[in-house]
Amino acid sequence: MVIKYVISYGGPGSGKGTQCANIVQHFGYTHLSAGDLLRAEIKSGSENGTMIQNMIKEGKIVPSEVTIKLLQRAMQEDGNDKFLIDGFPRNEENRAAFEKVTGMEPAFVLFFDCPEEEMEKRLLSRNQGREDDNIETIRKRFKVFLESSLPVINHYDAKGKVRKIDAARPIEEVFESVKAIFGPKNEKS
Ligand SMILES: Nc1ncnc2c1ncn2[C@@H]1O[C@H](COP(=O)(O)OP(=O)(O)O)[C@@H](O)[C@H]1O
Ligand SMILES: Nc1ccn([C@H]2C[C@H](O)[C@@H](COP(=O)(O)OP(=O)(O)O)O2)c(=O)n1
Ligand SMILES: [Mg+2]
Repeated sequence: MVIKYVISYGGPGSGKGTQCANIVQHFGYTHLSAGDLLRAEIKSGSENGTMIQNMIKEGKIVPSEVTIKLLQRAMQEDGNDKFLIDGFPRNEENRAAFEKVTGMEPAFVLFFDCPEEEMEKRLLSRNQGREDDNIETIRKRFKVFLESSLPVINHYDAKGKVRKIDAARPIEEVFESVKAIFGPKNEKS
């Protein structure tokens, strides 16, 4: 089976998870959120749980080997051939390690581009009880995004793989742009 993946990329609160849920409905991809997988790992009481929890609270990026194992396990268990990987890769180390381990590159990268003020507003009203949605951790996450995550987009941009979307608009309008990128031929019948 030939497996294909698309990356959902953007700053914290840009709307990655929201748009991924729509894409799943419309285009039949399996959504894999690296953040959700890491939070599930904390809850499961695994030996890495405390380390992951501390890093997330500090807005830091968990070592690649941990996140990649969770992604690979989820991909194998699911059995779909189309994956939407959300919130990963978040730094160059994530990207290079995943490509090395899987031998695969993404079909394309959706880049949800959104100003910090808007992302901050959304995160502060997200109400999912997340330990990292407080102003102190949010500021740290923005810094990590600029310093560590933006280089990833530059890498994919040089390969012509980035599809940039203005994510500051209402959810439905953003999804119209997303649909135009996936194209009618990929819609579920
Ligand atoms: N286009 C949008 N306009 C307004 N609010 C949005 C939009 N997209 C998402 N949201 C809201 O903002 C918050 C963060 O969205 P989410 O999808 O969790 O972002 P991310 O996964 O990028 O952190 C959620 O409460 C969500 O409902
Ligand atoms: N590739 C990843 C993805 C997330 N994490 C950690 C660090 C991030 O701040 C948290 C939360 O990620 P998540 O994608 O759920 O956050 P947002 O949807 O962008 O708000 O998880 C990570 O260490 N490595
Ligand atoms: Mg998210």
